[in-house]
Amino acid sequence: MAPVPISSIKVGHIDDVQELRKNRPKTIPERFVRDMNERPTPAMALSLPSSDIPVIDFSNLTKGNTEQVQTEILKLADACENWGFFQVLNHEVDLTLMEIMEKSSRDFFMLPLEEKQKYHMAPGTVQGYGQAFVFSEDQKLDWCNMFALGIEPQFIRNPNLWPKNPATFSETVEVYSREVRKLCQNLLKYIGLGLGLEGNVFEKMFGMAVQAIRMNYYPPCSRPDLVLGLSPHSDGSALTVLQQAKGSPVGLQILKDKTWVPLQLIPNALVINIGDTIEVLTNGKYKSVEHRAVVRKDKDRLSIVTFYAPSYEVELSPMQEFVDEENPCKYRRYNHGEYNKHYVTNKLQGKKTLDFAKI
Ligand SMILES: COC(=O)C(/C=C/C1=C(C)CCCC1(C)C)=C/O[C@H]1C=C(C)C(=O)O1
Ligand SMILES: O=C(O)CCC(=O)C(=O)O
Ligand SMILES: [Fe+2]
Repeated sequence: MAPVPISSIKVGHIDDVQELRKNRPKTIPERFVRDMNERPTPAMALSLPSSDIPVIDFSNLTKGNTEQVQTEILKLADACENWGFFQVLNHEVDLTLMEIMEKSSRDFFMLPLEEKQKYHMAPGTVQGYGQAFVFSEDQKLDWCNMFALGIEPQFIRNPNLWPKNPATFSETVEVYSREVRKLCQNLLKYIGLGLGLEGNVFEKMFGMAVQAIRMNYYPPCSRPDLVLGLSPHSDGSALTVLQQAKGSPVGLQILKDKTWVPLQLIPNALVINIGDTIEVLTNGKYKSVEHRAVVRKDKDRLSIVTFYAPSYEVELSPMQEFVDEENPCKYRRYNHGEYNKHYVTNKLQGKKTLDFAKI
């Protein structure tokens, strides 16, 4: 489908969710109220213990003896194949830096609306402050305020969207993003080894990898049973790294065996998920997993999400190692820049975006 020209996008009025909340409305504006089939199931009934979600100890990969490295690579491969989501402990992203990143993000969201609107996300774009992925007046809105920035390569940056206030915000984003980038590179190396490939296969293929960051702030909601914090989607990246701010309630849910499962996160861990790119490259051996966020009546929630993907010039198709008579090729060859365009010009709708690549 050809992208809709930005000038013709009519998104209607998009309420700022924090401002809405300030007035404590008794009823939720219709644009946020989901159809019955989309509404969240009461989370309590579905809670899984955190032990059910794979946990990777990154220090076993980087500092372990041969046996520890092998065992952890097998655990990682199993997590990628059977969950598509896992948590990483001892990930080498500095814990104090993570806290500073959380504080800076929270400080940003707590600024007056007119200050945040200096970095307004234009309709049909994904960088800046606002709601991304809204393309029509009748589209339901998420109970979330977002702030997103392109990080690498430099040409995807829009310098006008990098906040001067809070003063240290932009520098914190830079330092944090460098550390998370290293983690993505390392994880991809071990994911490659777990697939029986050379450790540098993804790094070589991706070129100057694209990296973006998005902060999602979910204010409390008087009717969490009617709304969604973030619509169901898979990520178009290769890997996504999610940091949930300390003290945030459970909110992220993954679709596992057709059931929405809430993720109980370990403090200081980072959550990693497989994106559409890895699904295509492995011909579906590792799948991107549909996920969404729900909100709470009594508590706000903040997440900081990094998307790591191949350079826009890269042509992608399933690697020949994953294609044979039993596993025929499921995805066509396409350019990642084209996929990126397709991804950001369509609303979040489960795994529908990946139809772009399906044969
Ligand atoms: C839900 O997913 C996203 O919001 C998202 C957006 C990423 C981006 C920015 C926030 C700004 C710079 C551009 C970019 C599109 C990378 C997901 O990113 C994925 C989607 C694709 C495609 C990708 O490469 O990363
Ligand atoms: O906030 C969350 O837990 C989910 C965020 C997410 O999936 C995203 O930003 O792509
Ligand atoms: Fe996501």
